[in-house]
Amino acid sequence: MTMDASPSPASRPQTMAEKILSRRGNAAVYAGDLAVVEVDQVMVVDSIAQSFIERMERDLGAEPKYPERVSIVIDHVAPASTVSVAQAQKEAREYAARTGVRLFDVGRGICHQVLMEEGLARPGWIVLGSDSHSTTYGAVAAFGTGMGATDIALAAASGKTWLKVPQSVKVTLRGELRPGVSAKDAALEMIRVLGADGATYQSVEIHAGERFTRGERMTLANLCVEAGAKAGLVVPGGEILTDYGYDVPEWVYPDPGARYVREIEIDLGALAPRMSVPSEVDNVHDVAELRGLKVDQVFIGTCTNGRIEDLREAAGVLRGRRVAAGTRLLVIPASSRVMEEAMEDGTLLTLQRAGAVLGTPGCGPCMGRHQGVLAPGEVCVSTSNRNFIGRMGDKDARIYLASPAVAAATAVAGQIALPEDLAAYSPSA
Ligand SMILES: CC(C)[C@H](C(=O)O)[C@@H](O)C(=O)O
Ligand code: SF4
Repeated sequence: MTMDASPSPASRPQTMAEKILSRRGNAAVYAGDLAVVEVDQVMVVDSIAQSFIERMERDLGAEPKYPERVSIVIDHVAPASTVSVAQAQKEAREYAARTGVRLFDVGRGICHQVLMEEGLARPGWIVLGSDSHSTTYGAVAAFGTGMGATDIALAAASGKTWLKVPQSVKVTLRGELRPGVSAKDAALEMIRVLGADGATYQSVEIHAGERFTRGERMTLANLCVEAGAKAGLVVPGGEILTDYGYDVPEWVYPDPGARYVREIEIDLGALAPRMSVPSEVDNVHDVAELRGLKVDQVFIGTCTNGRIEDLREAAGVLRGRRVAAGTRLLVIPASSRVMEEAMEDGTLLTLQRAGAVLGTPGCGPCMGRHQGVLAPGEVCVSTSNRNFIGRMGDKDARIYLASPAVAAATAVAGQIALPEDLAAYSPSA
Protein backbone atom coordinates (compact mmCIF):
# COMPACT_ATOMS: atom_id res chain seq x y z
CA MET A 1 0.00 0.00 0.00
CA THR A 2 2.96 2.30 0.14
CA MET A 3 6.04 3.20 -1.76
CA ASP A 4 9.65 2.41 -0.91
CA ALA A 5 10.33 4.83 1.92
CA SER A 6 14.07 4.30 2.13
CA PRO A 7 16.12 7.46 1.74
CA SER A 8 18.43 8.66 -0.99
CA PRO A 9 22.12 8.26 -0.15
CA ALA A 10 23.31 11.26 1.84
CA SER A 11 26.68 12.97 1.77
CA ARG A 12 26.74 14.00 5.42
CA PRO A 13 25.18 12.69 8.63
CA GLN A 14 21.43 13.15 8.96
CA THR A 15 18.89 13.49 11.75
CA MET A 16 15.83 11.23 11.75
CA ALA A 17 13.69 13.96 10.21
CA GLU A 18 16.23 14.52 7.44
CA LYS A 19 16.40 10.80 6.74
CA ILE A 20 12.66 10.27 6.56
CA LEU A 21 12.20 13.31 4.32
CA SER A 22 14.99 12.16 1.98
CA ARG A 23 12.69 9.82 0.10
CA ARG A 24 14.31 7.57 -2.47
CA GLY A 25 14.01 9.19 -5.88
CA ASN A 26 14.54 12.67 -4.39
CA ALA A 27 17.84 14.26 -3.50
CA ALA A 28 18.98 13.82 0.10
CA VAL A 29 17.68 16.78 2.12
CA TYR A 30 18.89 18.70 5.17
CA ALA A 31 17.36 21.19 7.59
CA GLY A 32 16.22 24.29 5.71
CA ASP A 33 15.78 22.53 2.34
CA LEU A 34 12.39 22.30 0.71
CA ALA A 35 11.29 18.72 0.21
CA VAL A 36 8.48 17.44 -1.97
CA VAL A 37 7.61 14.01 -0.64
CA GLU A 38 5.12 11.23 -1.17
CA VAL A 39 2.74 10.91 1.73
CA ASP A 40 1.96 7.46 3.14
CA GLN A 41 -1.20 8.37 4.99
CA VAL A 42 -3.45 11.44 5.20
CA MET A 43 -5.73 11.64 8.22
CA VAL A 44 -8.79 13.89 8.43
CA VAL A 45 -10.74 14.44 11.66
CA ASP A 46 -14.46 15.12 11.88
CA SER A 47 -14.10 18.79 12.81
CA ILE A 48 -12.12 19.48 9.63
CA ALA A 49 -13.90 17.03 7.31
CA GLN A 50 -16.36 19.57 5.90
CA SER A 51 -13.67 22.05 4.87
CA PHE A 52 -11.50 19.21 3.57
CA ILE A 53 -14.34 18.00 1.34
CA GLU A 54 -15.01 21.57 0.18
CA ARG A 55 -11.35 22.04 -0.78
CA MET A 56 -11.26 18.73 -2.60
CA GLU A 57 -14.49 19.01 -4.52
CA ARG A 58 -15.19 22.72 -4.88
CA ASP A 59 -11.70 24.25 -4.97
CA LEU A 60 -9.58 21.49 -6.49
CA GLY A 61 -12.22 19.47 -8.32
CA ALA A 62 -10.15 16.44 -7.33
CA GLU A 63 -10.60 12.89 -6.13
CA PRO A 64 -8.17 11.40 -3.62
CA LYS A 65 -5.26 10.13 -5.70
CA TYR A 66 -4.81 7.06 -3.50
CA PRO A 67 -8.03 6.51 -1.52
CA GLU A 68 -6.33 3.80 0.54
CA ARG A 69 -3.93 6.43 1.83
CA VAL A 70 -6.71 8.62 3.25
CA SER A 71 -8.56 8.04 6.54
CA ILE A 72 -11.41 10.06 8.03
CA VAL A 73 -11.99 9.65 11.76
CA ILE A 74 -15.15 10.77 13.55
CA ASP A 75 -13.77 11.31 17.01
CA HIS A 76 -13.78 14.90 18.25
CA VAL A 77 -17.52 15.32 18.76
CA ALA A 78 -18.76 11.77 18.67
CA PRO A 79 -21.60 10.92 18.99
CA ALA A 80 -22.76 14.19 17.44
CA SER A 81 -23.85 16.91 19.85
CA THR A 82 -25.90 19.17 17.56
CA VAL A 83 -27.77 18.96 14.28
CA SER A 84 -25.03 20.80 12.41
CA VAL A 85 -22.35 18.44 13.76
CA ALA A 86 -24.55 15.48 12.78
CA GLN A 87 -24.93 16.97 9.30
CA ALA A 88 -21.16 17.42 8.89
CA GLN A 89 -20.57 13.83 9.98
CA LYS A 90 -23.22 12.61 7.57
CA GLU A 91 -21.42 14.40 4.75
CA ALA A 92 -18.11 12.83 5.81
CA ARG A 93 -19.68 9.36 5.69
CA GLU A 94 -21.15 10.04 2.27
CA TYR A 95 -17.81 11.34 1.02
CA ALA A 96 -16.03 8.20 2.24
CA ALA A 97 -18.62 5.98 0.54
CA ARG A 98 -18.30 7.97 -2.69
CA THR A 99 -14.50 8.05 -2.86
CA GLY A 100 -13.46 4.83 -1.15
CA VAL A 101 -11.38 6.50 1.55
CA ARG A 102 -11.33 4.76 4.91
CA LEU A 103 -13.83 5.89 7.53
CA PHE A 104 -13.57 5.23 11.24
CA ASP A 105 -16.97 6.10 12.60
CA VAL A 106 -18.32 7.16 16.00
CA GLY A 107 -16.97 5.04 18.83
CA ARG A 108 -13.90 3.65 17.08
CA GLY A 109 -11.78 6.15 18.94
CA ILE A 110 -9.36 9.07 18.76
CA CYS A 111 -7.69 9.49 15.37
CA HIS A 112 -4.09 9.05 16.56
CA GLN A 113 -4.83 5.98 18.64
CA VAL A 114 -6.87 4.44 15.82
CA LEU A 115 -4.25 5.03 13.12
CA MET A 116 -1.59 3.44 15.31
CA GLU A 117 -3.80 0.43 16.10
CA GLU A 118 -4.63 -0.01 12.43
CA GLY A 119 -0.99 0.07 11.36
CA LEU A 120 -1.53 3.28 9.40
CA ALA A 121 1.60 4.85 10.85
CA ARG A 122 4.76 2.81 10.45
CA PRO A 123 8.49 3.32 10.91
CA GLY A 124 9.85 5.62 8.22
CA TRP A 125 6.43 6.72 6.97
CA ILE A 126 5.24 10.25 6.41
CA VAL A 127 1.79 10.79 7.92
CA LEU A 128 -0.10 14.07 7.63
CA GLY A 129 -3.05 14.74 9.87
CA SER A 130 -5.54 17.59 10.02
CA ASP A 131 -4.78 17.63 13.72
CA SER A 132 -1.91 19.17 15.61
CA HIS A 133 -1.21 16.07 17.70
CA SER A 134 -0.25 14.12 14.59
CA THR A 135 3.28 14.31 16.05
CA THR A 136 2.14 11.21 18.00
CA TYR A 137 3.13 8.94 15.10
CA GLY A 138 6.76 9.71 15.94
CA ALA A 139 6.35 7.06 18.65
CA VAL A 140 6.97 4.47 15.95
CA ALA A 141 9.49 6.57 14.03
CA ALA A 142 6.96 7.91 11.52
CA PHE A 143 7.25 11.58 10.57
CA GLY A 144 3.81 12.69 11.72
CA THR A 145 2.75 16.29 11.43
CA GLY A 146 -0.40 18.40 11.51
CA MET A 147 -1.57 20.60 8.65
CA GLY A 148 -4.66 22.65 7.82
CA ALA A 149 -7.51 21.60 5.55
CA THR A 150 -5.98 23.12 2.40
CA ASP A 151 -2.60 21.39 2.72
CA ILE A 152 -4.31 18.17 3.70
CA ALA A 153 -6.56 18.35 0.64
CA LEU A 154 -3.60 19.05 -1.65
CA ALA A 155 -1.84 16.00 -0.21
CA ALA A 156 -4.90 13.80 -0.67
CA ALA A 157 -5.39 15.03 -4.23
CA SER A 158 -1.76 14.72 -5.32
CA GLY A 159 -0.37 12.02 -3.03
CA LYS A 160 2.41 14.44 -2.12
CA THR A 161 3.21 17.35 0.11
CA TRP A 162 5.95 19.93 0.33
CA LEU A 163 7.59 21.12 3.46
CA LYS A 164 10.68 22.81 4.73
CA VAL A 165 12.90 20.19 6.36
CA PRO A 166 12.89 21.11 10.06
CA GLN A 167 15.93 21.63 12.22
CA SER A 168 16.16 19.09 15.01
CA VAL A 169 16.44 19.39 18.79
CA LYS A 170 18.01 16.39 20.47
CA VAL A 171 16.38 15.43 23.76
CA THR A 172 18.21 12.73 25.69
CA LEU A 173 16.33 11.02 28.51
CA ARG A 174 18.77 9.40 30.99
CA GLY A 175 18.39 7.41 34.19
CA GLU A 176 15.31 5.55 35.34
CA LEU A 177 11.95 6.87 36.46
CA ARG A 178 11.22 6.32 40.14
CA PRO A 179 8.13 4.29 41.06
CA GLY A 180 4.98 6.40 40.70
CA VAL A 181 6.60 8.65 38.09
CA SER A 182 5.43 8.09 34.52
CA ALA A 183 6.17 8.95 30.90
CA LYS A 184 3.60 11.76 31.25
CA ASP A 185 5.70 13.36 33.96
CA ALA A 186 8.76 13.05 31.70
CA ALA A 187 6.80 14.56 28.81
CA LEU A 188 5.58 17.52 30.90
CA GLU A 189 9.13 18.11 32.13
CA MET A 190 10.37 17.99 28.52
CA ILE A 191 7.86 20.69 27.55
CA ARG A 192 8.87 22.82 30.54
CA VAL A 193 12.52 22.61 29.51
CA LEU A 194 11.82 23.22 25.81
CA GLY A 195 9.28 25.99 26.51
CA ALA A 196 5.90 26.45 24.85
CA ASP A 197 7.46 27.97 21.72
CA GLY A 198 10.88 26.46 22.26
CA ALA A 199 10.80 24.02 19.36
CA THR A 200 8.68 25.95 16.86
CA TYR A 201 8.87 24.24 13.46
CA GLN A 202 11.60 21.93 14.73
CA SER A 203 11.71 18.17 14.98
CA VAL A 204 12.13 17.01 18.57
CA GLU A 205 14.25 13.88 18.35
CA ILE A 206 13.93 11.92 21.57
CA HIS A 207 16.75 9.56 22.55
CA ALA A 208 15.53 7.28 25.32
CA GLY A 209 17.39 4.07 24.56
CA GLU A 210 15.27 1.05 25.35
CA ARG A 211 13.12 2.89 27.86
CA PHE A 212 9.38 3.24 27.35
CA THR A 213 6.67 1.15 25.78
CA ARG A 214 4.98 2.13 22.56
CA GLY A 215 2.11 3.76 24.47
CA GLU A 216 4.56 5.76 26.59
CA ARG A 217 6.38 6.84 23.44
CA MET A 218 3.03 8.04 22.09
CA THR A 219 2.63 10.21 25.18
CA LEU A 220 6.10 11.71 24.64
CA ALA A 221 5.64 12.31 20.90
CA ASN A 222 2.11 13.67 21.45
CA LEU A 223 3.28 16.43 23.81
CA CYS A 224 6.01 17.63 21.42
CA VAL A 225 3.56 19.86 19.58
CA GLU A 226 3.05 21.76 22.84
CA ALA A 227 6.57 23.09 22.33
CA GLY A 228 5.55 24.08 18.80
CA ALA A 229 7.30 21.13 17.18
CA LYS A 230 6.70 20.09 13.59
CA ALA A 231 7.40 16.47 14.53
CA GLY A 232 8.34 14.46 17.62
CA LEU A 233 10.44 11.46 16.69
CA VAL A 234 11.35 8.87 19.29
CA VAL A 235 14.47 6.94 18.26
CA PRO A 236 13.41 3.28 18.18
CA GLY A 237 14.82 1.15 20.95
CA GLY A 238 14.13 -2.06 22.81
CA GLU A 239 11.18 -4.21 21.95
CA ILE A 240 8.72 -1.46 21.18
CA LEU A 241 7.90 -2.55 17.69
CA THR A 242 7.97 -6.31 17.94
CA ASP A 243 4.36 -6.73 19.02
CA TYR A 244 3.36 -4.09 16.52
CA GLY A 245 4.41 -6.26 13.62
CA TYR A 246 6.50 -3.83 11.58
CA ASP A 247 10.24 -3.92 11.28
CA VAL A 248 12.26 -0.86 12.03
CA PRO A 249 14.39 -0.26 8.97
CA GLU A 250 18.05 0.30 9.84
CA TRP A 251 18.13 3.57 7.90
CA VAL A 252 15.61 5.28 10.16
CA TYR A 253 18.10 5.79 13.02
CA PRO A 254 19.83 9.19 13.14
CA ASP A 255 23.48 9.21 12.09
CA PRO A 256 26.20 9.91 14.63
CA GLY A 257 27.38 13.44 13.90
CA ALA A 258 23.96 14.66 12.70
CA ARG A 259 23.46 18.40 13.36
CA TYR A 260 21.12 19.60 16.10
CA VAL A 261 20.19 23.19 16.87
CA ARG A 262 19.87 22.43 20.55
CA GLU A 263 20.66 19.49 22.82
CA ILE A 264 18.86 18.86 26.09
CA GLU A 265 19.26 16.18 28.72
CA ILE A 266 16.69 15.18 31.30
CA ASP A 267 17.56 12.97 34.26
CA LEU A 268 14.49 10.79 34.66
CA GLY A 269 15.68 9.61 38.08
CA ALA A 270 15.40 13.17 39.43
CA LEU A 271 11.73 13.57 38.46
CA ALA A 272 8.79 13.57 40.83
CA PRO A 273 5.17 13.48 39.58
CA ARG A 274 4.61 16.70 37.65
CA MET A 275 1.63 18.85 36.85
CA SER A 276 1.08 21.56 34.28
CA VAL A 277 -0.84 24.44 35.83
CA PRO A 278 -3.17 26.93 34.12
CA SER A 279 -2.99 28.17 31.49
CA GLU A 280 0.22 27.14 29.74
CA VAL A 281 1.40 23.59 29.16
CA ASP A 282 5.00 24.55 29.99
CA ASN A 283 4.02 25.92 33.41
CA VAL A 284 5.05 22.70 35.14
CA HIS A 285 5.39 22.11 38.89
CA ASP A 286 5.71 19.18 41.28
CA VAL A 287 2.32 17.78 42.26
CA ALA A 288 3.53 17.89 45.86
CA GLU A 289 3.50 21.72 45.75
CA LEU A 290 -0.12 21.78 44.55
CA ARG A 291 -1.63 19.30 46.99
CA GLY A 292 -4.91 20.22 48.57
CA LEU A 293 -6.50 22.29 45.79
CA LYS A 294 -10.18 21.32 45.56
CA VAL A 295 -11.08 19.70 42.23
CA ASP A 296 -14.54 19.53 40.61
CA GLN A 297 -13.80 17.20 37.72
CA VAL A 298 -11.12 14.66 36.86
CA PHE A 299 -10.81 13.51 33.27
CA ILE A 300 -8.84 10.40 32.34
CA GLY A 301 -8.55 9.81 28.60
CA THR A 302 -7.39 11.50 25.35
CA CYS A 303 -4.70 10.76 22.79
CA THR A 304 -2.13 11.58 25.47
CA ASN A 305 -3.23 9.15 28.19
CA GLY A 306 -6.35 7.18 27.29
CA ARG A 307 -4.66 3.86 26.57
CA ILE A 308 -5.15 0.57 28.36
CA GLU A 309 -2.04 1.00 30.51
CA ASP A 310 -3.33 4.42 31.58
CA LEU A 311 -6.73 3.05 32.56
CA ARG A 312 -5.06 0.19 34.43
CA GLU A 313 -2.85 2.61 36.29
CA ALA A 314 -5.90 4.62 37.31
CA ALA A 315 -7.80 1.45 38.28
CA GLY A 316 -4.82 0.40 40.42
CA VAL A 317 -5.22 3.58 42.45
CA LEU A 318 -9.04 3.46 42.54
CA ARG A 319 -9.49 -0.22 43.37
CA GLY A 320 -11.57 -0.55 46.52
CA ARG A 321 -11.87 3.22 46.85
CA ARG A 322 -14.52 5.79 45.91
CA VAL A 323 -14.42 9.05 44.04
CA ALA A 324 -14.84 11.85 46.60
CA ALA A 325 -18.29 13.36 47.06
CA GLY A 326 -18.44 16.64 45.16
CA THR A 327 -15.93 15.49 42.54
CA ARG A 328 -16.76 13.90 39.17
CA LEU A 329 -14.47 11.37 37.53
CA LEU A 330 -14.87 10.96 33.79
CA VAL A 331 -13.04 8.09 32.08
CA ILE A 332 -13.03 7.88 28.27
CA PRO A 333 -10.97 5.12 26.60
CA ALA A 334 -8.96 6.31 23.61
CA SER A 335 -10.41 3.65 21.31
CA SER A 336 -12.87 0.80 21.07
CA ARG A 337 -9.96 -1.63 21.36
CA VAL A 338 -8.80 -0.02 24.55
CA MET A 339 -12.40 -0.22 25.78
CA GLU A 340 -12.64 -3.92 24.95
CA GLU A 341 -9.38 -4.72 26.72
CA ALA A 342 -10.49 -2.71 29.72
CA MET A 343 -13.77 -4.63 29.77
CA GLU A 344 -12.09 -7.98 29.46
CA ASP A 345 -9.64 -7.53 32.30
CA GLY A 346 -12.08 -5.88 34.69
CA THR A 347 -10.47 -2.43 34.57
CA LEU A 348 -13.75 -0.75 33.61
CA LEU A 349 -15.64 -2.55 36.35
CA THR A 350 -13.11 -1.32 38.91
CA LEU A 351 -13.46 2.22 37.61
CA GLN A 352 -17.26 2.07 37.47
CA ARG A 353 -17.47 0.68 41.01
CA ALA A 354 -15.23 3.48 42.21
CA GLY A 355 -17.77 5.94 40.87
CA ALA A 356 -16.30 6.86 37.48
CA VAL A 357 -18.56 7.99 34.64
CA LEU A 358 -17.57 6.07 31.50
CA GLY A 359 -17.81 7.65 28.05
CA THR A 360 -17.75 6.62 24.40
CA PRO A 361 -14.22 6.24 22.98
CA GLY A 362 -13.21 9.54 21.40
CA CYS A 363 -11.89 12.94 22.43
CA GLY A 364 -14.57 13.55 25.07
CA PRO A 365 -14.40 17.04 26.61
CA CYS A 366 -10.69 17.48 25.78
CA MET A 367 -11.36 20.50 23.61
CA GLY A 368 -14.57 21.59 25.27
CA ARG A 369 -17.08 20.62 22.61
CA HIS A 370 -19.21 18.10 24.54
CA GLN A 371 -19.38 15.39 27.22
CA GLY A 372 -18.18 17.13 30.33
CA VAL A 373 -17.38 20.77 29.66
CA LEU A 374 -16.55 22.92 32.67
CA ALA A 375 -18.60 25.66 34.36
CA PRO A 376 -17.13 29.03 35.37
CA GLY A 377 -14.75 28.70 38.30
CA GLU A 378 -14.49 24.91 38.10
CA VAL A 379 -11.18 23.13 38.47
CA CYS A 380 -10.31 20.06 36.41
CA VAL A 381 -7.38 17.68 36.61
CA SER A 382 -6.98 16.07 33.20
CA THR A 383 -4.62 13.57 31.61
CA SER A 384 -4.80 15.51 28.33
CA ASN A 385 -2.25 17.82 26.73
CA ARG A 386 -3.68 21.36 26.78
CA ASN A 387 -4.77 23.63 29.62
CA PHE A 388 -5.37 26.86 27.72
CA ILE A 389 -8.03 29.33 28.83
CA GLY A 390 -11.45 28.07 27.73
CA ARG A 391 -10.06 24.79 26.42
CA MET A 392 -12.60 22.57 28.19
CA GLY A 393 -15.50 24.94 28.51
CA ASP A 394 -15.81 28.23 30.34
CA LYS A 395 -12.91 30.67 30.19
CA ASP A 396 -12.90 30.90 33.97
CA ALA A 397 -12.45 27.17 34.47
CA ARG A 398 -8.91 25.99 35.29
CA ILE A 399 -7.22 22.86 33.94
CA TYR A 400 -4.27 21.04 35.50
CA LEU A 401 -2.52 18.36 33.40
CA ALA A 402 -1.17 15.25 35.08
CA SER A 403 -0.54 11.51 34.80
CA PRO A 404 -3.35 8.95 35.14
CA ALA A 405 -2.11 7.91 38.62
CA VAL A 406 -2.19 11.49 39.91
CA ALA A 407 -5.58 12.07 38.26
CA ALA A 408 -6.98 8.96 39.95
CA ALA A 409 -5.56 9.90 43.35
CA THR A 410 -7.02 13.38 42.96
CA ALA A 411 -10.46 11.92 42.20
CA VAL A 412 -10.37 9.90 45.43
CA ALA A 413 -9.14 12.80 47.55
CA GLY A 414 -11.39 15.41 45.87
CA GLN A 415 -8.32 17.64 45.86
CA ILE A 416 -4.96 17.48 44.13
CA ALA A 417 -3.19 14.46 45.59
CA LEU A 418 -0.56 11.80 44.99
CA PRO A 419 -1.35 8.09 45.24
CA GLU A 420 0.85 7.95 48.35
CA ASP A 421 -1.49 10.42 50.08
CA LEU A 422 -4.39 7.98 49.95
CA ALA A 423 -3.63 5.74 52.95
CA ALA A 424 -6.56 7.30 54.82
CA TYR A 425 -8.89 6.54 51.92
CA SER A 426 -8.24 2.82 51.48
CA PRO A 427 -11.03 0.68 52.80
CA SER A 428 -9.95 -2.59 51.18
CA ALA A 429 -7.56 -4.25 48.76
C1 LIG B 1 -9.82 19.71 16.17
C2 LIG B 1 -8.35 19.65 15.94
C3 LIG B 1 -8.06 20.38 14.67
C4 LIG B 1 -7.53 20.11 17.13
C5 LIG B 1 -6.02 20.03 16.85
O1 LIG B 1 -5.53 20.42 15.80
O2 LIG B 1 -5.26 19.60 17.67
C6 LIG B 1 -7.83 19.30 18.39
O3 LIG B 1 -7.57 17.96 18.23
C7 LIG B 1 -7.07 19.82 19.58
O4 LIG B 1 -6.50 19.02 20.32
O5 LIG B 1 -7.06 21.04 19.78
S1 SF4 C 1 -7.98 13.82 22.43
FE1 SF4 C 1 -7.78 16.05 22.63
S2 SF4 C 1 -5.72 16.52 21.95
FE2 SF4 C 1 -6.21 14.48 21.21
S3 SF4 C 1 -6.97 14.79 19.15
FE3 SF4 C 1 -8.75 14.77 20.54
S4 SF4 C 1 -9.12 16.93 21.07
FE4 SF4 C 1 -7.06 16.81 20.16
